[in-house]
Amino acid sequence: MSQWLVHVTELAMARQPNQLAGRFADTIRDELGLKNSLLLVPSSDGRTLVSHGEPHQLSWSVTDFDCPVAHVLQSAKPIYLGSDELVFWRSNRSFRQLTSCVSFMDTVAILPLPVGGEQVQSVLLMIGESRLMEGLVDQGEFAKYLEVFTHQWALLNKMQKEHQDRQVLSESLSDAQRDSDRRCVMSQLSTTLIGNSSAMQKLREQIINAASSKLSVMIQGETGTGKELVAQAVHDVSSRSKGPFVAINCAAIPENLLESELFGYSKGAFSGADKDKLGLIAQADGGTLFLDEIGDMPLSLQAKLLRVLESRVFRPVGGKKELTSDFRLVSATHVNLLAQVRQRQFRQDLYYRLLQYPISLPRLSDKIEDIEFLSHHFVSIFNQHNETYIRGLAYTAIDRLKQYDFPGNVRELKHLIEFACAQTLDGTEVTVDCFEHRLSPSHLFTPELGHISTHNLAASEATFTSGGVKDLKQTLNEFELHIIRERLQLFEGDRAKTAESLGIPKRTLAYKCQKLEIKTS
Ligand SMILES: Nc1ncnc2c1ncn2[C@@H]1O[C@H](COP(=O)(O)OP(=O)(O)OP(=O)(O)O)[C@@H](O)[C@H]1O
Repeated sequence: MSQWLVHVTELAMARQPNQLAGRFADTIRDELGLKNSLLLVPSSDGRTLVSHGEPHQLSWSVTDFDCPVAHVLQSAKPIYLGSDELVFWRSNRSFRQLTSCVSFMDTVAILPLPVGGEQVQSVLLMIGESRLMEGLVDQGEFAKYLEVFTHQWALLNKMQKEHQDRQVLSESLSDAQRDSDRRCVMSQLSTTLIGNSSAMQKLREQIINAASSKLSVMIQGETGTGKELVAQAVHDVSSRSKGPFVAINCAAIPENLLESELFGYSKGAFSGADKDKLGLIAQADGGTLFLDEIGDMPLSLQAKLLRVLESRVFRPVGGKKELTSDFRLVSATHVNLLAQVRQRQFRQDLYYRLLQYPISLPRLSDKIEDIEFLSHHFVSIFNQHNETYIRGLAYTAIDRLKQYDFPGNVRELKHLIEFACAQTLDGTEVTVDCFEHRLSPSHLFTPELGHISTHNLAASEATFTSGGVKDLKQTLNEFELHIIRERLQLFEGDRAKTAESLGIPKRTLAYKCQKLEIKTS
């Protein structure tokens, strides 16, 4: 009998309810020499009794009174069934199968646990020779063993429940923390990416999702829609924000220089390469590489870029050693890249590699409700930069802006507001008169004629002659800047058409845009 003491110690060592139940049922079977011993425990919803200690789990509904265990559970009284009494319990299939081993010398004992308690926690089912069952419950050591088990069972279940509660609590706390972090990033983004339209809200969500992934991000949108701003935002809200943000406009760099700009070069790689130079890919290590106007990347470089993206390994021009760089690629294009893929001007494999997380930016005319926010935002930036106090825009001015379709998108609006603020007396509001003429068609170039409209030419001449030309180079630059801006506006930012209409190669136009700091409009 001292053996029960050993078994009690074993029970005390169990740390999980399942482990405890298995050990308990096995001990009873082995110690008493029974044919079978099962512990039946109510399921978490309390609707079924489920077995422990049986290879094939059995379960009975707690209201299935075709089975004696339901009676024991309800009455909290033990039932002892001899082989002759089992014939009355044959309708329940699994109980019939479980007791099929019972011979005329055996008894099936079904005890509620705790024995003598009113609240049944579990049910013990034993099958064995009748002589082994007789008076078993009254044996002090066995009864004590059952009592210790029931206490331990209650204790471990309570501990497991508390552990689960703590886990749920900590999960909901970290969910709440995540939500609050996300709200915080959203509000941070709404101070740089202005607009409350549903398109802008969706955009901010996409930026956060893209930033928290490791995917390459492709930003598509017309000129002036904010592609560069979005690229910067993806970097700023990502875990790489402390790393570098390295940007390059592929259209603005002559084709032969782009490779060495991106990949760097080794000393002696070509004439003039008098020392090693780190390329932008290497500089972006730990941060973000932004390739603007990716559609202008030559095909030969596209293959090399794909290799870097796949393997993170690259070789500087003329270099012997391969280098590695861990960067996230964000690319942007204002052209339909898929059309370029179809025309075999852009590699399909690279296209899909870049498009892992696509973000499309809407035209300003597709989010008219943002025009007011943006206009006020640009007025306050103007005030900050110029230490003025322009008091916002008159309602009529905002209405007029909402009627215009802004081919140059947000950038055009920004320039228009800057221009209007410069026409506005400090302390007063921007009115329609300040910018109306810049919205009218006569302000634009006439494509058929290919020259500046007379109205505009007059305005330009007035500008250049009124103060007298003091610096020819600067004046010519200003004139060039004026012509390119106007032409880009006419062709709604399409650089290919603009370049063609001005009779210059697209790459020259891109170079001039870069030099004159024209972002188009
Ligand atoms: N939602 C916005 N909130 C505030 N400013 C914006 C927003 N969208 C664009 N801008 C501003 O508009 C101007 C143009 O933006 P950006 O340079 O990012 O456009 P882009 O699409 O990259 O243009 P491009 O294709 O011509 O290079 C910038 O001054 C930018 O700050």
